[in-house]
Amino acid sequence: MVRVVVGALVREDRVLLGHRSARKRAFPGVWDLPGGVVEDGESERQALARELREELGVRIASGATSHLCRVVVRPAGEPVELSAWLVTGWQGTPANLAPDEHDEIEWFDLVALPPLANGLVRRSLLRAVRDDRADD
Ligand SMILES: Nc1nc2c([nH]c(=O)n2[C@H]2C[C@H](O)[C@@H](COP(=O)(O)OP(=O)(O)OP(=O)(O)O)O2)c(=O)[nH]1
Repeated sequence: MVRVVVGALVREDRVLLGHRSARKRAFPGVWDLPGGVVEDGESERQALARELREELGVRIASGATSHLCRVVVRPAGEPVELSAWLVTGWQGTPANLAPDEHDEIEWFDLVALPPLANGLVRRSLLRAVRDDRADD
């Protein structure tokens, strides 16, 4: 099965989303989390680090990821395993380096999150951030 890994960069109650370009086969014009396909021989964390470097130009800080959820989706008939991660530390300022993927990227307040390509990912993200605040 194709495996896709996506990452939610979260800082100061805001999350970075990408707006899927009109050319995408699945979910054109919808907000999503940056990410992409896990390549052969890669771990999920390695794929996440590579995708965020390629798409945003950021380097994930060590120990700054935690897993959010895993879900099987069928955007075009064939099943895809989507795995979402929370990323709370990184080096570099995110820039939209892959305009074919996202026609824009934007920071959103977590309290005003738009619908995402996947509802479970959205709910897991909001729950994780809420639980994290409760720990403070
Ligand atoms: N990147 C990303 N993909 C998502 C999210 N939610 C979700 O269901 N997906 C699905 C859509 C795609 O079927 C698959 C991978 O999307 P992708 O856009 O990164 O990969 P791709 O280039 O092969 O996609 P495509 O052009 O064929 O639509 O995961 C999300 O939040 N981010």
